Parts: sequence; C-alpha cells; structure tokens
Amino acid sequence: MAEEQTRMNHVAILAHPGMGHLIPFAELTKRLVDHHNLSITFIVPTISPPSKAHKSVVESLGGSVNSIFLPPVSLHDVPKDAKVETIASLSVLRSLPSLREILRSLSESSKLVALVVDIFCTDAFDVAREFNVSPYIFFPSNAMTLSLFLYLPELDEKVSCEYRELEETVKIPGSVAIQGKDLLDPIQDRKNEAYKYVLHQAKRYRLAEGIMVNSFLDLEGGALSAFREDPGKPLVYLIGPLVNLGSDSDESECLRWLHDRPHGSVVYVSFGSAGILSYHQMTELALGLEMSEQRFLWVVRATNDEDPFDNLPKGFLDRTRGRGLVVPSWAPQAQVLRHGSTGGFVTHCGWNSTLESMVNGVPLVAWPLYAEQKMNAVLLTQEIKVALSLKVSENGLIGREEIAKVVKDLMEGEEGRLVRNRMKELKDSAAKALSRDGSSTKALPELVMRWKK
Ligand SMILES: O=c1ccn([C@@H]2O[C@H](COP(=O)(O)OP(=O)(O)O[C@H]3O[C@H](CO)[C@@H](O)[C@H](O)[C@H]3O)[C@@H](O)[C@H]2O)c(=O)[nH]1
Repeated sequence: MAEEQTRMNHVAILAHPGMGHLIPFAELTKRLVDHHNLSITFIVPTISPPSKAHKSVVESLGGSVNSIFLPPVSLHDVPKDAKVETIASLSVLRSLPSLREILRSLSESSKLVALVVDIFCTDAFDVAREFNVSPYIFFPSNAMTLSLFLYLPELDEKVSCEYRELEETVKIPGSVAIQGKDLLDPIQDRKNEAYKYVLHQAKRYRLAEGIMVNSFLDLEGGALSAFREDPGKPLVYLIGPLVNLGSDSDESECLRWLHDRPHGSVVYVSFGSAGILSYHQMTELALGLEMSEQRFLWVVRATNDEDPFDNLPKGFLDRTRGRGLVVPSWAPQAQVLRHGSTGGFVTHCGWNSTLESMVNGVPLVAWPLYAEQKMNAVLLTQEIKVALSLKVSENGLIGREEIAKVVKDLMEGEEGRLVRNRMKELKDSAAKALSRDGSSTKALPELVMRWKK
C-alpha cells in the first residue's frame, strides 16, 4: 500500500478551518480519491485546537487520506475586532513554516503534483513554488464571487469612494449587476485591514494555474464564458455541486420529528455555521414564524456565553409546540434538506446551504447576513429566481409581519409556486451536471489530466 501510494500522483490540499469551507473541501477530496486515483494530504491551518465538529469532518475522509491539522499559530497581536478575512489570511501566513516542512517531506516521498488552496490561502503558493508544485485554488463559493475577486484589483483602481456610495451598479464580468452596498462584506470598509487582505488575495488569484468552482454550467454558464474571454485569467472549472449528503444512520431528534410531519410541509430556518441574529431580530423571527401558521424547524444560535433559548419570546415554545421545533446551535442540515417533509428553507444564503437546497429542490427565502451572502441573495432572487426576498424595515430589522407573509407565500402562495417550480428544474440541472456525461463530471478530469501529465 505504502509503495503504491508513492507511485501515485499526490495532491496537497490546504483548507480554511471554517465549517463552510471544510465541508466542501472534504467533498472535493473524496471525489479526487474515489474517481481519479489520486492520493491526498489534507492540511488545515489552525489558531486553536480543532473542535469535535472539525475533527469529525476530517475523520469522514477515512484512513486513505493523510490529514493534518497544523499547529495553532498565535494571533495575540491581532486586534480583537479583526474580521475573519484578516484572521484567515494571517493564520496561513504564520503557518507557512510548518506547511513548508510538510511539502518538503511530501515532495521527497511522493510525486507531489499540485497544491490546491482555499479562498484566503494564496500565500501558500510561494511555498509550492519552492518545491516546483503547481498552485491551484478551489473556490467553495460561486463563479459570480470568483469573478468579483478577479475583477477587484481593477475595481480598486477605478473607484475612489466606498463601494456602497457608488450611484451606479457594479458590473461584475459575466454576472448580474450588483449595487455597491451588496458587494462582499469585507470590502465595504476600504480602511479596514480586511479590505487590504482581500485585495492582496485577489491579486494573487492570477498566479493560480487553475481555479475550481463549486458551481455548474446551467447555473452560471455566463460567468464561465466571461472567464474564458480573458486570456490573462487562470483556467476556471465549474465542478459542482459538491455537497455533503449526510448519512442515513443519523437519527437525531429533528429527523425523528420530521418523520411525523406531512410531505413538504416544514420550513427549515438556519443561518449556516456561524450566523447569529440580534436579540430584537430573533424576537421578530420567532413571532413571524408563529404568525405564518406554518410548521417550522429552526436552528437557534447565540454567542458562546448565552443560552440561545433565553433569547426567545416568552411563551413562544409552548404556543408553537407540535407545529414548530427549535434546536440549539446545530442540526444535521444535509439530512434535513433531503427529508421529504422539508418544503422550504429560510437561509443566510451561504453557498453550501444554497447548493444543498438546490440538489434537493427545496425553495428559499433569502436572509443574507455577511461575507458574499448579499451577492448570493441577488443572484438567487433576481437572476435564478429560486428565492423570495425579505424587506428590511427602516429600523434595520425584518419585521414579524414581513416574515410571516413571505414564509407563508413560499409554502402556499403564487410567487412561492414559481420559485418552487424553478427550484425543481434546477434540482434536475444539478443532477445532470453530475451525471455520467454531465458538465461538472467532465470538467474535473480535464484538470486532473493536467496534473497527471
Ligand atoms: O446547523 C447546521 C448549520 C450548518 N451546517 C452545515 O454547515 C455548512 C455551512 O455552510 P454555508 O451554508 O456555506 O455557510 P457558512 O458556514 O456561513 O459558510 C461560509 O463559507 C461559504 C463558502 O465559502 C460562504 O458561501 C458563506 O457566505 C460563508 O459564511 C453547510 O454544509 C451546512 O449543511 C449543518 O450541518 N448544520
């Protein structure tokens, strides 16, 4: 076995430790091992010891993948309010010495052909070059956001004000026009360090020999054509949807609860791996779900030192018992979305959540919070039309009446019927992309061939 592995082409993968990144990177790894006969070392930089959830994603890769959590680096000198993009970029920069040792040992013991890195990990390209290893990116979001990254250095030179102050929409090549205020959250304050790091990463994207994107042709063919028109850009491959399908053996409380509800009757409400609503917004959401008279399954989360149930309105759990289930912090989302009783999803528009909903044909209500989620919401509500949008009131909150109206519409209304039908079509397109002769199934071997040459 060991001898066989040394003869195989070997790929090192460097994934950011956020769950929204680890999950799709793990799916990519499984596909490369199972379908393309590559051996993989899966590397994760850290700033603290990995949690149980992180470990379980990495363990799901099985014994044939060499998985390594890099030793935690210190960020004691970084301000407490630093944004996640700053932290992610710095944690990679400071992990380069340990990454170098791993790549050195891999290049001595195997045929190391590529280093595939995550969104904010392009500083690792310098180490790849030292060992003559080709640099690649796997972009776990969509082609529209990748297009913004590739366009950002030009936009940065053209625009001198804050993007949110722009009167005209921004035309991201190959994508729907976006208002400046809806662009990626960390570029909204150009004086913040996070902007500097996003721009730094974006400039280095052109150093990649290829970029894989978790999207598919029928969904974002326009963006792909735009990439191909620009000869200076790296080769882009749409290889998705790569989603976690969960395991059938999970029998948590929420799945048992779903078994007893009618087909397509439950709205699932969740804001990804880290989304937290303010106390007042949680109250509006709770009362809105109650007023909608729909069945719901809601994952509530609060900051570390709070019990999320403490933030629910008085009597809410009693009044909605039977019709609604509230679970703290985490649900087996892949199984929830696959469950026949789930008929709608109120989502923060994280790209994994979006794709997981698409492959199951579950229509959406878009409730973007941060990162690229407002851009995703524009794509989903205006371009692809698989999501209904929510109006924010003047006080900055989404009110209970609005929530009740839109959730009810998603499940029972006429506008909801249109997005439900469109989502069913997209479910078929997603399955087609991954079928034997599908566009994504064909794209990945094109890239693997380059590695094996
Ligand atoms: O209770 C939960 C909550 C989340 N998940 C899973 O965790 C992942 C969450 O990913 P995503 O929906 O993309 O949200 P984030 O964790 O917020 O992801 C970050 O990374 C994504 C990929 O780059 C971006 O699209 C998002 O905006 C960014 O916030 C998904 O696989 C979910 O199924 C669960 O299993 N149970």
